[in-house]
Amino acid sequence: MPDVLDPAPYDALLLLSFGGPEGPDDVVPFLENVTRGRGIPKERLKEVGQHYFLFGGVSPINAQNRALLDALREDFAAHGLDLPVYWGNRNWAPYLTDTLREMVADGRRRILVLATSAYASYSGCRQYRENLAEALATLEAEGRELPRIDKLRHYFNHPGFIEPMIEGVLESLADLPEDVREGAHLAFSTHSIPETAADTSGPAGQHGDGGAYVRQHLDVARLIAEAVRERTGVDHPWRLVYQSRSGAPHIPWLEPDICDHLEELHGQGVPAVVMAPIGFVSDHMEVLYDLDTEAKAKAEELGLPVRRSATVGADPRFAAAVRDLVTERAAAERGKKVAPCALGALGASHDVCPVGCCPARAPKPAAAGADSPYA
Ligand SMILES: CC1=C(CCC(=O)O)c2cc3nc(cc4[nH]c(cc5[nH]c(cc1n2)c(C)c5CCC(=O)O)c(CCC(=O)O)c4C)C(CCC(=O)O)=C3C
Ligand SMILES: [Fe+2]
Repeated sequence: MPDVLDPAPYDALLLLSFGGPEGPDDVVPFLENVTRGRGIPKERLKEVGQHYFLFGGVSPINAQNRALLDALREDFAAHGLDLPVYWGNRNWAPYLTDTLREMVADGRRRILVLATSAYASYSGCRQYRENLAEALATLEAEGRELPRIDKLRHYFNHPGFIEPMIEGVLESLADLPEDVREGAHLAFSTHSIPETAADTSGPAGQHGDGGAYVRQHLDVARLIAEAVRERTGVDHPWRLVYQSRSGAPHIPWLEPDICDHLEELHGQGVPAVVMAPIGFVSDHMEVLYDLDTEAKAKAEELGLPVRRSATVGADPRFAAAVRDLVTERAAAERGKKVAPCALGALGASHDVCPVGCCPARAPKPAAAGADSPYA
């Protein structure tokens, strides 16, 4: 008999994700949803559309989320955690508002949210909270009773998120030709964001110098690099680099770009590189296009052997980590003392985003935080 885990006061988990097109006809409307009011140049949109068309207009993200849903339900059932799991997206079906309406119709009153972004930032946290507030406003206008919504803390430093990535890097190193393996560099890659967005990421006390966004990624990179050194006996040099820049060229975004970094390493005589996409929870289009297509083409042109390590995806250790995060938060809500599980130098992230966390350029209401206009 598995131990029975107590999800109370929560009565449902909502997997909240980005969403992506499922065929060629979806690509343009999807991009319109993503970029509404974001001021992204037309040229960039055309270019990103081509990335999707190259893959038949299908983003990998929905299949990844379906696999994660299965993994979560399987893990919860195997461990006696009786908590239904729902799925809603910001930019494509199943849309968040529709899922939330369904949850309310099913009688769910206390909802816990798992966002498919592990780190603090406007794009990875607050924007999802704004989407939750918009969905609640819609349900309110429809005269429905509103559920209370909380969001799980950032899980970038949870061992169930880190360990599969360590294993992925070890596998990529092992896959490199033996004569270049020992000298290989590790390039930990994440989504570039505007420097101002990075500097204001996380709670106000963490602003400046790249903010919580850069600090959290550096901690993950260091944790993985140290584990790789312990397990291989080789100290592979590493750096945090960026990819998938958009927006106007005169606005500074986090650098260096992965392709420039590969060029620089090649110029220094580095014999091989493992690209580790630590900023992405699963194989998003940014991983399949910006790394597996574009960066690999650059490496090929340079004659530089590269490998791209696995993302966490639906790894059972990640599903177990989510179970741990849910029961930890539920216990805390019940007023129990809990020791949150986290690796690295930063400690466990806050449960509730404080006022001033990851501010938007144009302030909008955001749910599931200290400044939420909802209960
Ligand atoms: C930090 C971050 C994450 C990680 C956190 C998280 O996972 O949420 C993320 C995820 C994702 N971003 C995605 C797609 C896009 N992001 C765009 C635009 C932007 N992203 C930004 C940041 C991030 N984005 C930013 C600062 C912009 C500029 C415009 C703005 O300020 O809003 C655009 C517009 C075109 C372009 O400019 O590239 C697209 C199509 C997909 C789906 C991929 C798939 O289909 O597999 C996913 C998971
Ligand atoms: Fe994005």
